[in-house]
Amino acid sequence: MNILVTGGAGYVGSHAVKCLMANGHDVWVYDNLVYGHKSAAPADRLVVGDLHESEKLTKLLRDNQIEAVMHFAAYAYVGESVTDPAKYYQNNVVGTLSLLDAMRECGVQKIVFSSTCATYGVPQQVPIPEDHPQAPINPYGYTKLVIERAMEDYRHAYGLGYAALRYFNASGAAADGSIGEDHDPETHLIPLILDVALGKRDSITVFGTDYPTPDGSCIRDYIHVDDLADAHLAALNKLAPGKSLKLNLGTGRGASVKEVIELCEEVTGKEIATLLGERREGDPPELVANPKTAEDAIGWKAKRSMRETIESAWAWHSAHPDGYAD
Ligand SMILES: NC(=O)c1ccc[n+]([C@@H]2O[C@H](COP(=O)([O-])OP(=O)(O)OC[C@H]3O[C@@H](n4cnc5c(N)ncnc54)[C@H](O)[C@@H]3O)[C@@H](O)[C@H]2O)c1
Ligand SMILES: O=c1ccn([C@@H]2O[C@H](COP(=O)(O)OP(=O)(O)O[C@H]3O[C@H](CO)[C@@H](O)[C@H](O)[C@H]3O)[C@@H](O)[C@H]2O)c(=O)[nH]1
Repeated sequence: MNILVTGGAGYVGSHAVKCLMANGHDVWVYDNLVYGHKSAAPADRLVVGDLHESEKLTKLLRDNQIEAVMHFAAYAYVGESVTDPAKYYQNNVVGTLSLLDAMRECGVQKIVFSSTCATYGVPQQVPIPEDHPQAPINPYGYTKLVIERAMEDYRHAYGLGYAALRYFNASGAAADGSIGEDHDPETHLIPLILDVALGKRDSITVFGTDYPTPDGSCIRDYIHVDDLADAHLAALNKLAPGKSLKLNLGTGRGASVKEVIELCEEVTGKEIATLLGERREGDPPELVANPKTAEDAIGWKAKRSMRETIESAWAWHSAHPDGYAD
C-alpha cells in the first residue's frame, strides 16, 4: 500500500516506518522535525511539513496516491499540556482535524491513530479493558480523546475507517540498533535510568514511594516499540472504510519503577544511584493493559520480554550516548 506516516521521524513513528518498509509498503514520512530527527527517517522518503499546512498535505496525498495514513504526529509531554494546554489543543486537535480534512478531500479512508492509555485517567479496574470509562486527568489525554471521538463521527458520517491504538508505555529500540529513543527534553523513565548508567546523570528519582502497590512505586506496562510497530501493521491489514478498531496496546504485565531500576542494573551491570522522591502530579498508581481484545481483533500480541526491551534500549543508548546528535 501507499502509506503516509505523520510524525515518522519521531520515536514510535520511525519504528513503524521501518516495519512498514520491511513489509513491502511504499511509505512517505511527513514531519515538521520540531521533535523528530532527520536521520531517523529514510532521506528519500521524508517530506518536512506541518499538519496545519493543508495544501502541502493534500498535494502529498494526491501525488502519491496515498491509501492509508498512520498518524503519530503530536505533542506528548503530559506536564507541559497542563501548563500550556493551548499548544496541545492547537497541535493535537486542530492539526489532526486538518489532516482528516485533507484525507477527506483526497478520498483517503483509512487512518491508524496513536492514542494513549492516558485517555482512561485513573483506572477503576486493572488490567484495563477497552470499554473502561475514558476520563483523562490532563489536557494531553483529552486531546487524544477528542480525536477518538472525531474519528468516530467521521466514520459515521463519511465512512472513515480508523484504528485508535491506545498505547501503554512505549520502550526499547530497534533490534538492529539503527534507531531508538531520543526525546529532548527526555522525561521517560527507562532512558533517564540509562543516562545514569552512562554517567550522563547523577541519579534517578523514584516519583512516589507510598502508592498502593507492593513496593510503593508506580506500576506501568512497558511495551517494546517494535511490538507497537507490528500492531500498527496488523491493525492496518484489518482496516476497512466505515469500520473502527479501538485497541489497548500493552503486554498485560506491569512493572514498578523500582523493578525497572533493578532490571536496568542487571542489564547494564552498573549500579544506578537512586533517590526516593515525592509523587509526580497526575501519575495514576497503576496502568496495565488487558491485551485480549487486540489479540482477538487483529491477531497480535506483544512478543518481546521486559528484559529484551531494556537490552535493546541499552544497546541503542550506549552506542548513541548523544542520541541522533542532529
Ligand atoms: N512514547 C509513548 O510512550 C507514547 C505512549 C502513548 C501514546 N503516544 C503517542 O504516540 C505518538 C508518538 O509518540 P513519540 O513518543 O514517538 O513522540 P515523538 O515526539 O518522538 O514523535 C512525534 C513526532 O511528530 C512530529 N510532529 C509533532 N507535531 C507535528 C506537526 N504539527 N506536524 C508535523 N509533525 C509533527 C514531531 O516532530 C515528532 O517527530 C504521539 O502521538 C504520542 O502522543 C506515545
Ligand atoms: O524520573 C522519573 C521518571 C518517571 N518516573 C515514573 O516512571 C513511570 C513512567 O513514567 P514515564 O516514562 O514518564 O511515562 P508515563 O508518565 O507513564 O507516560 C508515558 O506513557 C503514557 C501512557 O502510559 C503516554 O500517554 C505518555 O505519552 C508517555 O509519556 C511513572 O510512574 C513515573 O512516575 C519516575 O519515577 N522517575
